[in-house]
Amino acid sequence: MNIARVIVDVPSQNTNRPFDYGIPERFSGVVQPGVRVIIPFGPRKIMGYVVSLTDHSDFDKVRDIVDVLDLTPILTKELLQIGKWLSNQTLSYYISCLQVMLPQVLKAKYRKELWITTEEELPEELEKVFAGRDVIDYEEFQQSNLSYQKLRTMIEDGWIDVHYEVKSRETKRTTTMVEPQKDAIELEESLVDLSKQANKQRIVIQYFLEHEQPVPKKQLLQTLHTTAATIKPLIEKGILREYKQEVLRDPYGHREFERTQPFTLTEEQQAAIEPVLASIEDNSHDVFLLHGVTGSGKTEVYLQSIQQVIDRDQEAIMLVPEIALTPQMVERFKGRFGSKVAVLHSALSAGEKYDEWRKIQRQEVQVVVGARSAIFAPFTNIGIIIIDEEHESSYKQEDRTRYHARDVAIERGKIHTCPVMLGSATPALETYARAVKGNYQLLTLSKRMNDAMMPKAELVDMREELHEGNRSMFSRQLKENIEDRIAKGEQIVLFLNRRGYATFVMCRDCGHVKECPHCDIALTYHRRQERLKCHYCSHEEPMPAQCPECESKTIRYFGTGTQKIEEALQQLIPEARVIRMDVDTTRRKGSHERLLQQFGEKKADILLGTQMIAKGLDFANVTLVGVLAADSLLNLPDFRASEKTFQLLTQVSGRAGRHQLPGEVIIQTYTPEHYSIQLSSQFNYEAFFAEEMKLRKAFHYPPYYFLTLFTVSHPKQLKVQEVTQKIVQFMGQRLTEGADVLGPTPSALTRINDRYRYQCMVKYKKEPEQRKLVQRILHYYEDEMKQENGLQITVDFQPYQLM
Ligand SMILES: Nc1ncnc2c1ncn2[C@@H]1O[C@H](COP(=O)(O)OP(=O)(O)OP(=O)(O)O)[C@@H](O)[C@H]1O
Ligand SMILES: [Zn+2]
Ligand SMILES: [Zn+2]
Repeated sequence: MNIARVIVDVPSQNTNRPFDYGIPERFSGVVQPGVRVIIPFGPRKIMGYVVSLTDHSDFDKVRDIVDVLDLTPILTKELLQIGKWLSNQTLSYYISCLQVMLPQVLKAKYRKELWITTEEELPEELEKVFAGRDVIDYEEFQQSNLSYQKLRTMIEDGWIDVHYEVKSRETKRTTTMVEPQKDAIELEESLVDLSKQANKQRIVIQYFLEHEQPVPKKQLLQTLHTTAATIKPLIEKGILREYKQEVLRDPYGHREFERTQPFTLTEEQQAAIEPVLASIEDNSHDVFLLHGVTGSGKTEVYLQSIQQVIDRDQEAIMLVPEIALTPQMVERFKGRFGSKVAVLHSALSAGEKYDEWRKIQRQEVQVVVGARSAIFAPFTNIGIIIIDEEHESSYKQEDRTRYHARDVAIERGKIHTCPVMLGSATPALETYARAVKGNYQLLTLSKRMNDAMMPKAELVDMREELHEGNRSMFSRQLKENIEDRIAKGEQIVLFLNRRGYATFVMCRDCGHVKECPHCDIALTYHRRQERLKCHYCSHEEPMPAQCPECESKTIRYFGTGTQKIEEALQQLIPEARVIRMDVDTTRRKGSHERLLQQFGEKKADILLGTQMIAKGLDFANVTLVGVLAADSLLNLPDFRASEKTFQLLTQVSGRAGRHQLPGEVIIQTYTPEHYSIQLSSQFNYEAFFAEEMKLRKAFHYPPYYFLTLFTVSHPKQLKVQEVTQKIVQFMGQRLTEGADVLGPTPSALTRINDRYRYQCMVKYKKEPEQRKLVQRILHYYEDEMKQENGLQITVDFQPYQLM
């Protein structure tokens, strides 16, 4: 095995395969699959990932590896395999797929250090390099002639540790530990030797007679009510010793989590969890869909499934949407599993993320709770993968490697032969369709916990409000109800859907929204040209001066924000104490947490917010949920608009009346007759599913059809049009008759950063040749795509962002 096959850090079509490199004697044993190496590539030296070893190369001349960056693999064999699979799935470069699985710190050029973590004497040659220091730069080691093999053994034996210098040295926290240097008998002896005055020292030694484990110095001093001066002579006499230990940055370290005990499951929960537990026991790969109404106790089913996995000494990945990764959520997992849990989400600093990742890699934890990228947690013995709120589109990565975490979960589940559980009150249509077909096993929780009823939901027709002379954002009914709850000391969640504003056109009188005649999708308003356009086909029309339905002149595009609403609210109900939660008020670290805590402590009557407050919140005192404009999402230029609206309304409504107090929901809308609004107010997922499936079938959308979205961009509009046109032609001529190839169409965001964007959408059922065709297109334009600020073609085989 003297040849390493290396994926080089040059993202391009020509380099998208392993290259062979010789392994110099010095690195043998250290170079293994999953480590990064420095290799010569053309005239340069670059980084690469070793993916396999072999003892034979087809090339006569093979250059040698210059250096090794990792002494232990940072990617497991399984993740290397996943990277390969991902690259095939998404047609991204293999190198990008490997990079996407790693924390930022390992991708950028951070300085690396070697830390001595032992008090033992180092072997002579190593001692020479360290020369009495505890920490050296990795470079110093590289420049020495020491064997990598030796260093690796030292690392594996826990004598030396590799650290990434993330920022300044101060970011790394160390703590001084104290432990006895002698066994119990010797400690007893030293007690006798102590002078009579040394009372304090006596207490310290007695302490260690009872506790032989190392203890943080600070804690020791506090416990014994003494000072460092007491300890010092004991160290000098060689009775105790102290040493520094790095404390991994623990973002939740300052918090105490109250330990929770498992609940006795309800009958429904029991029935749902049984097949999952069986699958864990049998080590079999099944995909479950846990469809449970809001407040039905899905989380408890997750927790107890994970417990089973922990008891079997296996590991669990728990994905939650970024936005739902609230302190409340973290608390539930930390509360049950304590320090066995690592948490990964985007609010952590690069260093914190790396530390959490390292806990996983070193197998110091058995559970990871995290957002999308936690699906790549480097566990080696996974017993279950759970995705909560599986319908969330944030599970889909939208740049570079366009993967969906759900697909990765299922692929890893296959490899580890373990169950995957998808959970939601409102599963994605694709997922539910698979469950109905029997591809996934459907588990249902139809009832709320503690016999709590689903809240009573009412629709308020805002057109009528307008006709009755109420021009404010709040219907009279909502206002009365808010006042009523405040009087009773109960709490209110007010939800404003901010996404989707200012793009669609609606009549304030009759609620009519201009839609594309060919696509059943709202037209997008283009302000400069005063025109309405469809982003799927090429249809466009002028902005109407009056409503085509009722001839009212109040037809216009929509726009508002949380701040405006807060002001309006203060005028309307001056006594209301409001907490506003949106991007602006939660920008500072920890503010999200703080605001929710304040609300939980009843320091406000109303929590007003955007998407951020729709999910996962479980406050017993919330009895009223108000949705300010239910329609805003409905009119996005997206075939999933109805589905998203249904999901969001269901989620938000689900925040009310989750415990003893009954809940009520008021949904303000301009289109109360829309099936998605009607059915969400009835909490009827099945009926919504049936209705929406009919439309998807009629208009050739998923899950009946697959989509491929090409997005082409370039500074020159003509160029973009021309290339997109060519793609449309190329695909149209080669795909089967069953495929619809649509375009070229300007993207909803037609110009970003002075680049024009056009798209081509393919709808198809089965096109085995498609990937090859796409590869040919990408290959054909490769040179043009390499140029700076040149042509860009992205292909998404599972598009969620259609703009
Ligand atoms: N078996 C049980 N016995 C008693 N209480 C339970 C049980 N299971 C869950 N609960 C409690 O019921 C409440 C609702 O459960 P949970 O928040 O898990 O619901 P959910 O289905 O995840 O809801 P959502 O989808 O709205 O987030 C929680 O406060 C939870 O602690
Ligand atoms: Zn009208
Ligand atoms: Zn159209």
